[in-house]
Amino acid sequence: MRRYFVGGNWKCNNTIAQTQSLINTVINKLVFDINKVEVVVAPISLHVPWVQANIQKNVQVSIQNSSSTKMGAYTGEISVEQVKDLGIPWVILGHSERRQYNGETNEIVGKKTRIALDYQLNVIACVGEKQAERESGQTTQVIQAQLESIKKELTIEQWAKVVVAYEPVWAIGTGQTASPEQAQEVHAFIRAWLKSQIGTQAEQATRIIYGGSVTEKNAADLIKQPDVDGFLVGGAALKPAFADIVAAANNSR
Ligand SMILES: O=C(CO)COP(=O)(O)O
Repeated sequence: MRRYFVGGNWKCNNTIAQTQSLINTVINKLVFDINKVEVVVAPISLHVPWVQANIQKNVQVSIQNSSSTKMGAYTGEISVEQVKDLGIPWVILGHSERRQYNGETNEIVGKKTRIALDYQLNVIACVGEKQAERESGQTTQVIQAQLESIKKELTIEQWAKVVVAYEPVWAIGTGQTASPEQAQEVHAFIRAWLKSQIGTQAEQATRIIYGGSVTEKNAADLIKQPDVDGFLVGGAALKPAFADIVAAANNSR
């Protein structure tokens, strides 16, 4: 049985005082069974050392992006050696906001994924279609191309450290959640792709999580879908609602 995965992507939100308050009032009060649910939070990089030092032991920390290069003359970047060096176990890569505002192409996301895995980090790899792509019937093609550029860079064994996050761009921050059926349809497509392109082991073990306007109200229905293995939560991860979302996963089976 796959362990559920619930990630809180805090994006570029929170002063340090707000991060401290979120940790103290919500994250450190989360109660869940670590054999059933893996919980990861992703603050801005500047806050990560404080969060690592102050977070409860059952919650892991992620950064929101890392470089496609090793350490060197790359002003403003954070390289995977530095992430590894601080003992940060996870990195989110290919988020649609990075693709949209920072020009990250499928190829760049593939390269970043490989270098992160070469340094034994765990990767939350984000894929998802835009509204217009869905409307023109291109959802699966878009996702397939995003997955293929990651596949090109990885060995079969490296997939064991990848969580795939399906985040339809039209659902992010809009309040327009994918319905459980819409989410399941794409998750099942991704799982079938894993089986045919990577192998049965990856098909069975890879967590495929959903992101896009997940709240305490829709989490329980989404998690009932057979191929929804958890969530990547944005807005609701900054609030007490995150505890209800973790509870929805924890109570689901
Ligand atoms: O982008 C997301 C998580 O990475 C989802 O954001 P929202 O939950 O705010 O829609």
